[in-house]
Amino acid sequence: MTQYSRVSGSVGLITLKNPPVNQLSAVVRHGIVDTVQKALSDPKVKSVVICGQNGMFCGGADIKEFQTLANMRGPPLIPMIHSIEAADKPVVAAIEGGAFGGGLELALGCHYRIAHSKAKVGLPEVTLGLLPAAGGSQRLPRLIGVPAALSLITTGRHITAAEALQLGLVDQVADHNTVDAAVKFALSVAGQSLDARRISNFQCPPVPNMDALFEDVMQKVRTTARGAIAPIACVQAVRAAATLPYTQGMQREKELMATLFTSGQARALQYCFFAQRVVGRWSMPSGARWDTSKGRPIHKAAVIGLGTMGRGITVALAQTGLSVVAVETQEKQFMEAKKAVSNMLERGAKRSGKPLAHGKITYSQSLQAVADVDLVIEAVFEDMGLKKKVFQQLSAVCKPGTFLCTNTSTLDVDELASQTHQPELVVGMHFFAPAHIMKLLEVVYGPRSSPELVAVVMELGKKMGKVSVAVGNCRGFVGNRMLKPYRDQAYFLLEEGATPQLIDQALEEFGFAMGAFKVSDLSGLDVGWKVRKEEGLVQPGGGSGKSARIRNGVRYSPLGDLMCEQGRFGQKTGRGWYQYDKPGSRDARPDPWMHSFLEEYRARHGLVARRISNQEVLERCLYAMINEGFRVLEDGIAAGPEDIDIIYVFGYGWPRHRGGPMFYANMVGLEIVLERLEHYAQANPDMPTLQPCSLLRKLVASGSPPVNKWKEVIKNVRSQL
Ligand SMILES: CCCCCCC/C=C/C(=O)SCCNC(=O)CCNC(=O)[C@H](O)C(C)(C)COP(=O)(O)OP(=O)(O)OC[C@H]1O[C@@H](n2cnc3c(N)ncnc32)[C@H](O)[C@@H]1OP(=O)(O)O
Repeated sequence: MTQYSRVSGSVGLITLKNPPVNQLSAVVRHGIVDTVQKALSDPKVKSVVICGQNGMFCGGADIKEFQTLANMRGPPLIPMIHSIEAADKPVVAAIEGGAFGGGLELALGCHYRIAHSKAKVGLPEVTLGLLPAAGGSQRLPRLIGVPAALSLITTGRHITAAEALQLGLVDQVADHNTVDAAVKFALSVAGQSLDARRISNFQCPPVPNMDALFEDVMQKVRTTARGAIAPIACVQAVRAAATLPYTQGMQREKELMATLFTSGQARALQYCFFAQRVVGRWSMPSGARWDTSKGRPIHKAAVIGLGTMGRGITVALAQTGLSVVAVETQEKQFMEAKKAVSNMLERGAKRSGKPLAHGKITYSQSLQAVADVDLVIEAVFEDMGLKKKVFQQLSAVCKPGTFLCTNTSTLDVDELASQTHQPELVVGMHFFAPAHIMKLLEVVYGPRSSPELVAVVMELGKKMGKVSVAVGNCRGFVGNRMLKPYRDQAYFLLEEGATPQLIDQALEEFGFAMGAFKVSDLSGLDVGWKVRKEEGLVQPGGGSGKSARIRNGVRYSPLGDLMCEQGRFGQKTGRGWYQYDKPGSRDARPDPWMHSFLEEYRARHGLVARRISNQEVLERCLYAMINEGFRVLEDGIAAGPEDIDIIYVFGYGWPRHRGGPMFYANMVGLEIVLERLEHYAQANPDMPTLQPCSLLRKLVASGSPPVNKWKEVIKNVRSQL
């Protein structure tokens, strides 16, 4: 786990060996303590280099050890790092690949740091609900100053070696063999005084108006944290570094970490870390899997339809370095799209510092231009008739073997596949707007989709920087299917006495980026209205009598339809569930009109408004969504709860520190979720989405196992279907 050798005559070389990322598991910590001791007591050794095997310095503490305190045996990190810093021989960290979390804290305990030019460093503990509690919160501000340390520690972002050099975080950047460079460096500094190299002896560089700086940062962090506690603790820890002597600062770091370490938020965030990796190991009901299905390379792709989604997809593809054919048949949209894509690419290049990808895109107004591409993504208007026609044309125009993908958000992927000569080469690629920014990609396979194609698309998603989740085909797939009962409950609560702001506030306090009604205003009320009209659900004027609030035997709220009849489509019209200064503006303000609109509506339907509590808003909206999540699992549409949770965290603004809806249900207690659903279902017999799903009952009957054990129960339920 830790290898020791003497190199170049007088340098003790310690190599961390713990695949996959040389994480600091107990045996590694043991190894470090032993080998450092060995090097320091060997008179032939004049200096020491610490490196990691396989081109990776260290990915930090072993996160798996955090799951149970019982795993936290072995030498603790803090004294281990202190003994390195206190050593009387220079210790140099040779950073290849990356130094993250405890890995960087180990490097900060060394007297010198040399990084490879492609290496990255960071303190991402905050993303795991923690803080850099192996001295990182105290050493980093002393080394690089309070403002830069605050930025790194509160965001957890990884920085390049070049940025680290500029900040003074590393002493040298090597272009070639970093270990060789570190050994050479170690030889050159042997015997030199280390007094000025021990960071814990440093004072933080002074900051003018320090109180104002911390107040300002704390304010910003509170706003962006949306209820997460770790970023706030990170600010408090850095403040301790700036105001207290090192030992007292370390004590403060320890106290703050003690609160975070056992918190539900840390559990949720660490669950998300592993869940994100679980979903990469996809499987299909046929048994096809990520490790047995091989894709083939895509060199040239096409996008059909250059509306908002098509433009974003074009940019996302071009930014991966692919050649892209962008097709739009309507002249006006074609001209606008070319300009918009070009602007988006320029902004992206500026943001990332990478070269412009313009040259990779060719534009065409004819579908014939896609004849030689390897993969097509259709992004035309959400209309089954239109999409079917496009797929028929694509099947005729494209070379055999071309993968055909649709960016539909709800429509039946299998029905589209059946329009083509090779239905096995069709899948859904459900992007989220804006497609070049949003991280989530739902990859929707049908019963005939080939595993090769799923492998290709999952890989392509990864290249585009997306978190791709493979899901089965059903209306709305996973994300939008679960969103429907959530939204429905929000509408029903309006009818029963709530206001849009009351509901949104409850959801935002829970941690959602935006409440249901603000989201509806942003995406446009007319989108759903069009779909409902096509489905024959809309009765002009909202209908009257009992039928007005019932469709196909289940409760229906015509509120959204009535809003649309008044031209209130949301932000785009300057009026929706909220009012806006002007069309397109984003600053939502409560609209007094809504009060009389709802009063008149309730009077017309004989509804008496009652007081709705935040708790009821959360229980009805979230438990209805979670209940649908259990149905999704029961139907085999998602492979496991991790898939659902990652979809919600990355695509729907679900607060990451609550771990996703299914993890949240587990945290609340499945028996409580079941009891509340039973309660609400009894009170609302015309809302079948509140009827507890049988999988939920089964899980409760099985003793409410933790989320990572659900798959066993799900397997049994599915085999009985
Ligand atoms: C009271 C106690 C006091 C203790 C004080 C402790 C203070 C220190 C805390 C920490 O250090 S917390 C950990 C901080 N480090 C991180 O957050 C880094 C996490 N890892 C990553 O960001 C990435 O893995 C990477 C290092 C950038 C590499 O990315 P890459 O894309 O190359 O690989 P992945 O697929 O992400 O990971 C491969 C494999 O490795 C597992 N893994 C990664 N990091 C860790 C880790 N720190 N601990 C345990 N396991 C780790 C990851 O889960 C993957 O495994 P599989 O899931 O595929 O089996």
